[in-house]
Amino acid sequence: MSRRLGIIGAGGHGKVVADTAERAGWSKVVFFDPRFGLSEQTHAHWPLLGFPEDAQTHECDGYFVAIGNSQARQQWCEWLLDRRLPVASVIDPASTVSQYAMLESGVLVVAGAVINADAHIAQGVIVNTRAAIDHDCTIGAYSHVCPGSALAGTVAVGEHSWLGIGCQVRQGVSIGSNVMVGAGATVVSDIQDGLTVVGTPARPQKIL
Ligand SMILES: CC(=O)SCCNC(=O)CCNC(=O)[C@H](O)C(C)(C)COP(=O)(O)OP(=O)(O)OC[C@H]1O[C@@H](n2cnc3c(N)ncnc32)[C@H](O)[C@@H]1OP(=O)(O)O
Repeated sequence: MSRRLGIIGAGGHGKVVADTAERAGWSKVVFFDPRFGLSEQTHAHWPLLGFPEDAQTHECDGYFVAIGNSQARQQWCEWLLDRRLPVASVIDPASTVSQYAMLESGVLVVAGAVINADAHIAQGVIVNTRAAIDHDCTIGAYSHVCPGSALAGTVAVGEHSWLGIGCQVRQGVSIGSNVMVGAGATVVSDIQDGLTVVGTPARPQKIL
């Protein structure tokens, strides 16, 4: 059966989503992008059909927002949902997602990622390449768990947070909303909303 996925956001992240979607069984992928017509913005492998607003006139079986900026990701997800267009999750068959984990719509799970039992992944979250989210973790809407990050059991992450590439988080820790965890950081205690933390153990980044 032919299944067509419409992706909003034709940047580098969009390529990863398209490639993952094809492995996950979507037979056709098309793109929409705010830069349509303004530049040479195009992908070698997939057609770019128009602006994001055009998505509703090009019928697709599912839609996905592939924009790294979490505010823009939320804005376009809500735009799709307001129009009752189906927002899909895209899960690489080479990832491992527990049958006891709960994933909301618009979630991306990239190859090599592992999501264990009773984890809850909210809308629009990115679980990137080889990220590991262990049992009972909760990841708030539009957060991004970057490649190679490892979250031990029962870690809570708020909305719109960014867990940088290769970071590690101790079990039971709570990370707030709009937090940036720097690349390679080791988080061993709770982090308040809005902070940027770096290093091992992770500490707030000095403001110069
Ligand atoms: C598929 C993908 O590509 S997914 C994307 C994955 N990318 C990431 O995860 C990137 C995460 N981002 C980072 O780690 C960033 O460096 C941030 C957000 C922590 C800081 O960014 P900026 O505010 O631009 O910091 P900037 O680069 O100016 O560095 C400021 C200082 O912090 C230090 N610093 C920056 N990042 C880190 C880090 N991750 N760990 C330790 N120190 C750091 C710098 O060395 C510098 O120190 P100095 O003042 O003594 O020279």
